[in-house]
Amino acid sequence: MAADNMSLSAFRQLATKIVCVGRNYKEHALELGNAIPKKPMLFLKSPNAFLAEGEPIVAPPGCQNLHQEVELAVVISKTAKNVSKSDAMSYVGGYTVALDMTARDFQDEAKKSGAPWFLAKSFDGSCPIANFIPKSEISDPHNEELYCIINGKDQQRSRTDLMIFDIPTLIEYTTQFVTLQPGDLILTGTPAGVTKIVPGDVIEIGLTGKINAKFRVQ
Ligand SMILES: O=C([O-])CC(=O)C(=O)O
Ligand SMILES: [Mg+2]
Repeated sequence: MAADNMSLSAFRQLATKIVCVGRNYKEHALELGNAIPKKPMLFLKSPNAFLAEGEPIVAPPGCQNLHQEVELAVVISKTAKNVSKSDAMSYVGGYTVALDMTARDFQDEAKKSGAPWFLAKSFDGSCPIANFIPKSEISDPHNEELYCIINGKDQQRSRTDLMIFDIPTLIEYTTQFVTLQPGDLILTGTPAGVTKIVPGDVIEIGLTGKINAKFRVQ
């Protein structure tokens, strides 16, 4: 399948991993009391995390503080290993907007004990995604506006040029360690404005003028 013409279900089936970037927007790192990273901070979600529009967001068992994190996601189009910054954009097939749903209480506990973030970040349904946007529709992914509206009110809204590490840097850094495969996603980190999500909330995410998706919390 042509990677620049993928449907949501196609990349969802192809993806073997969702590489997530943490603390890639200064204001978000600061709002949670974290330091600004000196190199990309990465963690992983498994494809079990994917959730499409129409499916409900459900907190994992025992979670008392579920947060939303809207993020621009990059869809990888071809096998990528040791890719240089200058070549990196040729490995991008398109984009989408995703939610990095986070069990913040699980994460806080893990941070304290030095344990992995796996259950805080990669529970089933922890990555709601909008539809695929072909690369041809976004000439500069660092010149877009990302938003998250909760129950009709703006909760997150940011320009993507505020990313600390840009997309070529993230691809170069990641592929030194990990081979990215067609359909894999890179979630590029969330801007400021994360908050507690409760049952009944309606979360709308998108890129202004390009794409929008709506999710209900169960
Ligand atoms: O949990 C966090 O704050 C790290 C993260 O995913 C982000 O910055 O997008
Ligand atoms: Mg995140």
